[in-house]
Amino acid sequence: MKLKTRLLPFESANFTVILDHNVAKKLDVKLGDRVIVRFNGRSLTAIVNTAKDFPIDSIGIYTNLARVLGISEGDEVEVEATSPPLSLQIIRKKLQGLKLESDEIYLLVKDIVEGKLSELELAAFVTAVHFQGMVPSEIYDFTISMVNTGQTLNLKKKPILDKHSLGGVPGDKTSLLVVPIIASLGYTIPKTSSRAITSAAGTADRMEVLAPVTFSIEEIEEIIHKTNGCIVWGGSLNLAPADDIIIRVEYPLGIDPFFIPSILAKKLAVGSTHIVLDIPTGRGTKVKTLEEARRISQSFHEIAKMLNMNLQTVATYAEEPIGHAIGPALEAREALQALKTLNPPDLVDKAASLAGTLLEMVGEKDGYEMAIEALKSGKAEKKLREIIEAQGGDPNIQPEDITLGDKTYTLHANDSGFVYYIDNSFLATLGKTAGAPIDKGAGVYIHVKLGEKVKKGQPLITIYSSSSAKLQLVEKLIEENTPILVGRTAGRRMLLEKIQYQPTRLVPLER
Ligand SMILES: O=P(O)(O)OC[C@H]1O[C@H](OP(=O)(O)O)[C@H](O)[C@@H]1O
Ligand SMILES: Nc1ccnc(=O)[nH]1
Repeated sequence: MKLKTRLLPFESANFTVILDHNVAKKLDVKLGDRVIVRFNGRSLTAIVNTAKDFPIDSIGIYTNLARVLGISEGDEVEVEATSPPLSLQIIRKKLQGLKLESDEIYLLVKDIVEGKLSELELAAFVTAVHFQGMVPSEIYDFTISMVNTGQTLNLKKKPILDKHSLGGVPGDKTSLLVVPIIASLGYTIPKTSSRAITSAAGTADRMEVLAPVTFSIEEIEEIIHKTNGCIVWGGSLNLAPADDIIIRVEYPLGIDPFFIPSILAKKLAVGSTHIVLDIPTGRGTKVKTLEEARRISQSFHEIAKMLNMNLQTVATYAEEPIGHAIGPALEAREALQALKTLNPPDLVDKAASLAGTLLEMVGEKDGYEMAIEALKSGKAEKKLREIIEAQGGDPNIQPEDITLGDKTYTLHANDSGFVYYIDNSFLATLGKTAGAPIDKGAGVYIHVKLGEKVKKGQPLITIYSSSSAKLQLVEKLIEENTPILVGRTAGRRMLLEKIQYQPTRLVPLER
């Protein structure tokens, strides 16, 4: 059937079209079925949404579909019903707890990249993997398939250093320091990051406060040629493009069962030769204990060995947020301050430890001291400014130029004493409820760290948002729950809380 296109200003993870009820009936498709859309010798499978009283000579086209097929308003397209993709059967197989074969995984990843699966179907798959897990061969096949369904970066200058975190600890802006430290010492570091998965900001969200993060492969090569490094969004690059589509489904669910393929595929796609992999370990994060961190490290190594990758995993302290700032703008500001002042100390120590580990992997001695020297001398700050400029941002940006949410709420200490508990996961929830990471200025500033002495009435945390309604939701959450506990004595406090039974209360998702 031939239909005229109406461009609709919406994006979706898959390709979506809108048809009038009667047109859908004529095509013999229902809500959620698939159609093939053909235009100018190219075609795509799209998922049908139906509407009442939509013009019967037209088809509503979402922006991402229009972009890929090069469709403009009023173009004529050919539309025809098609059957569900084979990969749906593969999802069913995983739901039954069965192991997937290489060719099945490739087909599934290809269908994900080609937008053939709806978010609902993808969510079922992500949830199945969350509960069923994957065996090493599946993780390996997933990683390879994610790379082979995208483009790759072929940098000539070796070695290629890289750093990646499993994520999960709030406020982890470490990459914004590690990349310039390494690049300032003459090494190549093509850092691609994802956006937030479980937290209030991912590195791509943080960097976007300072400069654009969306580039083509050719543009990335140019940025790296100029500066030795980059900090860009993996999802924009068509490097392992399945990754970002999966992350969009994982984000609202607050789960991350694909972390190994997600991370290793990105590293493989840029040709990294030496990788330091950070496993933040602590309460309220993805990895709660050192034992768990060691187990995850084993799995990473098993896959890295199959891929011939040189990997060093490190477990890092994550019992509380890194630094004080949580949320894209607050974190970008804190990273700039840290490059200038070497404060806060935990952030600087973490960045120097990771950069130092990488430097020693390529044969340098005293990597930690080298990294600290790159910070002290101002070389690392200068390098970040070069990278910001090469990515199209303002190289002279100062911490105080960064705009934060104009609505704030501060929680004060009810009592004097010592901070003995900080709830990582609840702080991430507060940041997200305030609007982060989409609202770049939204987030949480924690005024105190574990073990610090506080006086009654002293501010504990300040929440930023650009929305009063969101801030009210935050206040409500804080009425029901405490993100920071203060006790009268220094050191150990055994009683954390007398927990009230609340029959109607929903238990937050385990992350
Ligand atoms: O905390 P959540 O949102 O789960 O994890 C996602 C974050 O972890 C990784 O950090 P990096 O790129 O090594 O800095 C990802 O790229 C992303 O920025
Ligand atoms: N699943 C992931 C966790 C952390 N970083 C990523 O890029 N992906």
